[in-house]
Amino acid sequence: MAATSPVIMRVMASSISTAKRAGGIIRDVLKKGDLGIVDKGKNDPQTEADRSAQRCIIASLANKFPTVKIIGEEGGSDLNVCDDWLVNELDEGFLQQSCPTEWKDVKPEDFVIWVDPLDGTAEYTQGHVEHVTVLIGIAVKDAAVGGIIHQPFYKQPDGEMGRTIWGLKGLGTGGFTAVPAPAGQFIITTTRSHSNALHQQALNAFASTEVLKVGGAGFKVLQLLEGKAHAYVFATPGCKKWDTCAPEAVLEAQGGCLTNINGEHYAYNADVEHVNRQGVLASLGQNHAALVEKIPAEVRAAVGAK
Ligand SMILES: Nc1ncnc2c1ncn2[C@@H]1O[C@H](COP(=O)(O)O)[C@@H](OP(=O)(O)O)[C@H]1O
Ligand SMILES: [Mg+2]
Ligand SMILES: [Mg+2]
Ligand SMILES: [Mg+2]
Repeated sequence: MAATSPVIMRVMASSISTAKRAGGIIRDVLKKGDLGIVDKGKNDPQTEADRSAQRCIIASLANKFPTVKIIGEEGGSDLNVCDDWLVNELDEGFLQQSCPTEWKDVKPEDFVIWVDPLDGTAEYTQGHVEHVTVLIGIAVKDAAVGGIIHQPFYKQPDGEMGRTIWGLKGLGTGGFTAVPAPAGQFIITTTRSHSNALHQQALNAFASTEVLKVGGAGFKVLQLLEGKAHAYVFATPGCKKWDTCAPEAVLEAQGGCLTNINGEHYAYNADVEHVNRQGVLASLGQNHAALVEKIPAEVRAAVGAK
């Protein structure tokens, strides 16, 4: 089965297994207690968990798919990893499903895999571990098509740690139960560590009943998927293609929408600028275009400026 499955199905199945292994590494680093924090910039920490999880993910995927372009948040990594970090398994449950016709013949050179080995690093260092996710996004040419969002610190009912959510456009989603957000309210989920005056002005333009401030693009999109919030608003540059590729694919495979604050999709080919200059607006079960209209033109002009 595995050897004959289309490349996209094998990339997804391998990414599911690899994200779980990376989640284990992230838990282990925290357990050992020495986070090895390095500041990459203002409010932009990197830890030993980010570095090690990225090495595990990129080494494993590059070993299995040597001709696929892989871009990771933490830059060029040493891919000479121990066998324990080299994941060979493909998630069998995922491979049982049939590949959507539109992706059957995609060639390895048409893919870009965007890796955020640890999304929500600031929150990880501050003990808000439930906000942490591992993100592996699969783009075909410009479009975010497939995604894995793994939560290393999610406690399953049987006590097992971690859960893995996936989405593939044309196939659907798995690993969670979709819940509609409550009617009669408008709950926004947004950053807790990268706000500024312009972003606040955009938030104020929505008649929200509640604003949830949480870490990570992955966790905020999970809040949309599980009905905890109606919209994810981030009206400032700062997050990058590896933050949004997987969340966009999963959200849109569920019928939602993730765009910049002008309502346009980002492109995810290998040559794009990494920063999402025009912010992020994501929603599920809403009139997305109407949400775009709510953001003041002044904010849109400022955020759109190069
Ligand atoms: N001003 C900024 N500078 C650096 N990174 C930023 C940023 N704004 C957002 N990000 C990145 O976007 C992701 C989501 O941010 P937030 O939690 O604030 O919504 C985080 O990813 P990482 O934790 O993977 O670095 C965060 O670092
Ligand atoms: Mg980071
Ligand atoms: Mg991130
Ligand atoms: Mg990260």
